[in-house]
Amino acid sequence: MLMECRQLSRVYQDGDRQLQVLNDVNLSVNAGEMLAIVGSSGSGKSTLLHCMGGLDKPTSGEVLFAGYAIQDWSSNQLADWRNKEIGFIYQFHHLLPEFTALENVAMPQLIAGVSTREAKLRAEQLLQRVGLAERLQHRPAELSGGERQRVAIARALANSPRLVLADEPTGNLDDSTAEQVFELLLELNKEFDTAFVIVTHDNSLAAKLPRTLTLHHGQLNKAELFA
Ligand SMILES: Nc1ncnc2c1ncn2[C@@H]1O[C@H](COP(=O)(O)OP(=O)(O)OP(=O)(O)O)[C@@H](O)[C@H]1O
Repeated sequence: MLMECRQLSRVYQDGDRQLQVLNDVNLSVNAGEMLAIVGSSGSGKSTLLHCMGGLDKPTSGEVLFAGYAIQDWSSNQLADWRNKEIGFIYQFHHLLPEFTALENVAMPQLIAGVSTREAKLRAEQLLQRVGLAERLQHRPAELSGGERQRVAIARALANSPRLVLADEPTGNLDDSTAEQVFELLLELNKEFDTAFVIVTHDNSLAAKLPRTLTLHHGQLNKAELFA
Protein backbone atom coordinates (compact mmCIF):
# COMPACT_ATOMS: atom_id res chain seq x y z
CA MET A 1 0.00 0.00 0.00
CA LEU A 2 1.32 3.42 -0.95
CA MET A 3 -0.80 5.80 1.10
CA GLU A 4 -3.25 5.26 3.85
CA CYS A 5 -5.48 7.77 5.64
CA ARG A 6 -6.61 6.48 9.01
CA GLN A 7 -9.53 8.05 10.85
CA LEU A 8 -8.68 11.41 9.41
CA SER A 9 -10.54 14.37 10.83
CA ARG A 10 -9.99 18.06 10.21
CA VAL A 11 -11.78 20.65 12.25
CA TYR A 12 -11.43 24.35 11.51
CA GLN A 13 -12.15 26.93 14.16
CA ASP A 14 -14.47 29.56 12.72
CA GLY A 15 -14.80 32.20 15.43
CA ASP A 16 -16.44 30.35 18.31
CA ARG A 17 -17.87 27.76 15.92
CA GLN A 18 -16.15 24.52 14.99
CA LEU A 19 -16.33 23.39 11.39
CA GLN A 20 -15.78 19.67 10.92
CA VAL A 21 -14.53 19.46 7.34
CA LEU A 22 -13.26 15.86 7.39
CA ASN A 23 -14.92 13.31 9.62
CA ASP A 24 -13.26 9.95 10.20
CA VAL A 25 -11.99 9.40 6.66
CA ASN A 26 -10.34 6.04 5.98
CA LEU A 27 -8.83 5.51 2.59
CA SER A 28 -5.99 3.65 0.95
CA VAL A 29 -4.18 4.20 -2.31
CA ASN A 30 -2.24 1.35 -3.83
CA ALA A 31 0.99 1.86 -5.73
CA GLY A 32 0.26 2.75 -9.35
CA GLU A 33 -3.50 3.02 -8.97
CA MET A 34 -5.74 5.81 -10.14
CA LEU A 35 -8.79 7.05 -8.31
CA ALA A 36 -11.18 9.96 -8.37
CA ILE A 37 -12.58 11.80 -5.39
CA VAL A 38 -15.88 13.51 -6.13
CA GLY A 39 -18.28 15.43 -3.94
CA SER A 40 -20.18 18.68 -3.93
CA SER A 41 -18.56 22.03 -3.27
CA GLY A 42 -17.45 22.31 0.34
CA SER A 43 -17.55 18.55 0.97
CA GLY A 44 -13.86 18.59 1.97
CA LYS A 45 -12.13 17.35 -1.21
CA SER A 46 -9.32 19.93 -1.26
CA THR A 47 -8.81 19.60 2.48
CA LEU A 48 -8.40 15.84 2.11
CA LEU A 49 -5.90 16.29 -0.72
CA HIS A 50 -3.95 18.87 1.30
CA CYS A 51 -3.77 16.48 4.26
CA MET A 52 -2.56 13.71 1.93
CA GLY A 53 0.17 15.98 0.57
CA GLY A 54 1.26 17.20 3.99
CA LEU A 55 0.15 20.76 3.18
CA ASP A 56 -2.44 20.68 5.97
CA LYS A 57 -2.39 18.78 9.24
CA PRO A 58 -5.32 16.65 10.28
CA THR A 59 -6.82 17.49 13.67
CA SER A 60 -6.76 13.77 14.43
CA GLY A 61 -5.94 10.58 12.59
CA GLU A 62 -2.92 9.90 10.45
CA VAL A 63 -1.62 9.83 6.92
CA LEU A 64 0.86 7.04 6.20
CA PHE A 65 3.10 7.06 3.14
CA ALA A 66 4.79 3.71 2.48
CA GLY A 67 4.08 2.94 6.13
CA TYR A 68 5.52 6.18 7.59
CA ALA A 69 3.32 8.66 9.45
CA ILE A 70 3.95 11.94 7.66
CA GLN A 71 2.69 14.11 10.53
CA ASP A 72 5.78 13.06 12.50
CA TRP A 73 8.07 14.71 9.97
CA SER A 74 9.60 18.18 10.22
CA SER A 75 8.64 20.78 7.64
CA ASN A 76 12.04 20.27 5.94
CA GLN A 77 11.47 16.52 5.70
CA LEU A 78 7.97 17.14 4.35
CA ALA A 79 9.25 19.58 1.73
CA ASP A 80 11.92 17.10 0.63
CA TRP A 81 9.36 14.28 0.49
CA ARG A 82 6.93 16.37 -1.53
CA ASN A 83 9.66 17.31 -3.98
CA LYS A 84 10.69 13.70 -4.61
CA GLU A 85 7.62 11.56 -4.01
CA ILE A 86 4.55 13.73 -4.64
CA GLY A 87 3.48 15.61 -7.74
CA PHE A 88 0.81 18.30 -7.48
CA ILE A 89 -1.51 19.51 -10.21
CA TYR A 90 -3.89 22.37 -9.43
CA GLN A 91 -6.92 23.81 -11.16
CA PHE A 92 -4.89 26.90 -12.01
CA HIS A 93 -1.54 25.73 -13.31
CA HIS A 94 0.67 27.63 -10.79
CA LEU A 95 3.49 27.72 -13.31
CA LEU A 96 6.17 30.36 -12.76
CA PRO A 97 5.25 33.11 -15.27
CA GLU A 98 8.79 34.35 -15.95
CA PHE A 99 10.12 30.90 -16.87
CA THR A 100 9.66 28.86 -20.05
CA ALA A 101 7.78 25.56 -20.16
CA LEU A 102 11.13 23.75 -20.21
CA GLU A 103 12.44 25.66 -17.19
CA ASN A 104 9.20 25.12 -15.25
CA VAL A 105 9.51 21.35 -15.72
CA ALA A 106 13.24 21.37 -14.96
CA MET A 107 12.74 23.33 -11.71
CA PRO A 108 11.66 20.52 -9.33
CA GLN A 109 14.59 18.45 -10.56
CA LEU A 110 17.08 21.26 -9.94
CA ILE A 111 15.65 21.61 -6.42
CA ALA A 112 16.23 17.86 -5.99
CA GLY A 113 19.89 18.29 -6.97
CA VAL A 114 19.77 16.96 -10.54
CA SER A 115 22.28 18.62 -12.90
CA THR A 116 20.96 21.34 -15.24
CA ARG A 117 21.80 19.27 -18.30
CA GLU A 118 19.99 16.19 -17.05
CA ALA A 119 17.02 18.21 -15.77
CA LYS A 120 16.56 19.94 -19.13
CA LEU A 121 16.85 16.68 -21.01
CA ARG A 122 14.16 15.03 -18.89
CA ALA A 123 11.99 18.16 -19.08
CA GLU A 124 12.24 18.04 -22.86
CA GLN A 125 11.29 14.36 -22.95
CA LEU A 126 8.33 14.93 -20.65
CA LEU A 127 7.09 17.91 -22.62
CA GLN A 128 7.37 15.89 -25.82
CA ARG A 129 5.36 13.14 -24.17
CA VAL A 130 2.53 15.51 -23.23
CA GLY A 131 2.43 16.84 -26.79
CA LEU A 132 4.36 20.08 -26.34
CA ALA A 133 7.54 19.44 -28.32
CA GLU A 134 6.91 22.70 -30.19
CA ARG A 135 6.32 24.75 -27.06
CA LEU A 136 9.48 24.23 -24.99
CA GLN A 137 10.54 27.88 -25.02
CA HIS A 138 7.09 29.38 -24.48
CA ARG A 139 6.23 31.12 -21.25
CA PRO A 140 2.89 30.29 -19.56
CA ALA A 141 1.24 33.46 -20.91
CA GLU A 142 2.09 32.27 -24.45
CA LEU A 143 0.28 28.94 -23.99
CA SER A 144 -3.40 27.96 -24.11
CA GLY A 145 -5.15 26.75 -20.94
CA GLY A 146 -4.90 23.12 -22.03
CA GLU A 147 -1.22 23.53 -22.89
CA ARG A 148 -0.50 25.11 -19.50
CA GLN A 149 -2.10 22.16 -17.76
CA ARG A 150 0.03 19.81 -19.86
CA VAL A 151 3.13 21.67 -18.67
CA ALA A 152 1.85 21.40 -15.09
CA ILE A 153 1.37 17.64 -15.62
CA ALA A 154 4.90 17.27 -16.98
CA ARG A 155 6.21 19.26 -14.01
CA ALA A 156 4.30 17.04 -11.57
CA LEU A 157 6.03 13.99 -13.07
CA ALA A 158 9.48 15.56 -13.27
CA ASN A 159 10.99 13.73 -10.29
CA SER A 160 9.14 10.43 -10.98
CA PRO A 161 6.95 10.72 -7.87
CA ARG A 162 5.11 7.68 -6.60
CA LEU A 163 1.93 9.71 -6.12
CA VAL A 164 0.34 12.60 -8.00
CA LEU A 165 -2.36 14.61 -6.25
CA ALA A 166 -4.53 16.61 -8.64
CA ASP A 167 -7.11 19.14 -7.46
CA GLU A 168 -9.64 19.84 -10.23
CA PRO A 169 -6.92 19.59 -12.91
CA THR A 170 -9.47 20.18 -15.67
CA GLY A 171 -11.77 22.54 -13.76
CA ASN A 172 -10.70 25.53 -15.79
CA LEU A 173 -10.89 23.90 -19.23
CA ASP A 174 -13.66 23.49 -21.79
CA ASP A 175 -15.27 20.05 -22.04
CA SER A 176 -13.29 18.64 -24.95
CA THR A 177 -9.93 19.93 -23.66
CA ALA A 178 -10.80 18.55 -20.21
CA GLU A 179 -11.51 15.16 -21.73
CA GLN A 180 -8.19 15.16 -23.63
CA VAL A 181 -6.29 16.08 -20.47
CA PHE A 182 -8.06 13.29 -18.56
CA GLU A 183 -7.17 10.79 -21.28
CA LEU A 184 -3.55 11.94 -21.04
CA LEU A 185 -3.57 11.41 -17.26
CA LEU A 186 -4.92 7.88 -17.78
CA GLU A 187 -2.13 7.09 -20.25
CA LEU A 188 0.58 8.55 -18.02
CA ASN A 189 -0.68 6.56 -15.05
CA LYS A 190 -0.10 3.36 -17.01
CA GLU A 191 3.21 4.40 -18.54
CA PHE A 192 4.87 5.85 -15.46
CA ASP A 193 3.38 3.51 -12.87
CA THR A 194 2.58 6.57 -10.74
CA ALA A 195 -0.53 6.56 -8.56
CA PHE A 196 -2.97 9.41 -9.22
CA VAL A 197 -5.63 10.78 -6.88
CA ILE A 198 -7.79 13.21 -8.81
CA VAL A 199 -10.35 15.51 -7.24
CA THR A 200 -13.07 16.51 -9.65
CA HIS A 201 -16.66 17.67 -9.48
CA ASP A 202 -17.26 16.21 -12.94
CA ASN A 203 -18.86 12.79 -12.54
CA SER A 204 -18.54 11.89 -16.22
CA LEU A 205 -14.76 12.44 -16.09
CA ALA A 206 -14.52 10.55 -12.78
CA ALA A 207 -16.31 7.62 -14.44
CA LYS A 208 -13.30 7.15 -16.73
CA LEU A 209 -11.16 6.20 -13.73
CA PRO A 210 -11.06 2.69 -12.26
CA ARG A 211 -12.25 3.79 -8.80
CA THR A 212 -14.30 6.70 -7.50
CA LEU A 213 -14.84 7.75 -3.91
CA THR A 214 -17.51 10.24 -2.91
CA LEU A 215 -17.07 12.72 -0.09
CA HIS A 216 -20.27 13.88 1.53
CA HIS A 217 -20.02 16.46 4.31
CA GLY A 218 -16.50 15.29 5.11
CA GLN A 219 -17.29 11.58 5.11
CA LEU A 220 -16.48 8.96 2.52
CA ASN A 221 -19.29 6.83 1.29
CA LYS A 222 -18.40 3.55 2.98
CA ALA A 223 -20.21 1.39 0.42
CA GLU A 224 -17.87 2.62 -2.30
CA LEU A 225 -14.71 1.92 -0.33
CA PHE A 226 -14.95 -1.75 -1.05
CA ALA A 227 -16.43 -1.58 -4.54
N1 LIG B 1 -8.31 27.16 6.33
C1 LIG B 1 -9.63 27.07 6.51
N2 LIG B 1 -10.24 27.67 7.57
C2 LIG B 1 -11.56 27.56 7.76
N3 LIG B 1 -12.40 26.86 6.96
C3 LIG B 1 -11.86 26.26 5.91
C4 LIG B 1 -10.45 26.31 5.62
N4 LIG B 1 -10.22 25.59 4.50
C5 LIG B 1 -11.42 25.10 4.09
N5 LIG B 1 -12.39 25.50 4.94
C6 LIG B 1 -13.82 25.15 4.83
O1 LIG B 1 -13.90 23.74 4.75
C7 LIG B 1 -14.97 23.34 3.89
C8 LIG B 1 -14.43 22.36 2.87
O2 LIG B 1 -13.52 23.02 2.00
P1 LIG B 1 -12.77 22.26 0.80
O3 LIG B 1 -12.04 23.33 0.04
O4 LIG B 1 -12.03 21.13 1.32
O5 LIG B 1 -14.01 21.74 -0.03
P2 LIG B 1 -14.08 21.20 -1.53
O6 LIG B 1 -14.92 19.98 -1.49
O7 LIG B 1 -12.71 21.09 -2.09
O8 LIG B 1 -14.87 22.36 -2.24
P3 LIG B 1 -14.79 22.95 -3.76
O9 LIG B 1 -15.28 21.83 -4.66
O10 LIG B 1 -15.72 24.11 -3.72
O11 LIG B 1 -13.35 23.33 -3.99
C9 LIG B 1 -15.52 24.61 3.29
O12 LIG B 1 -16.71 24.93 3.98
C10 LIG B 1 -14.46 25.64 3.55
O13 LIG B 1 -14.99 26.92 3.71
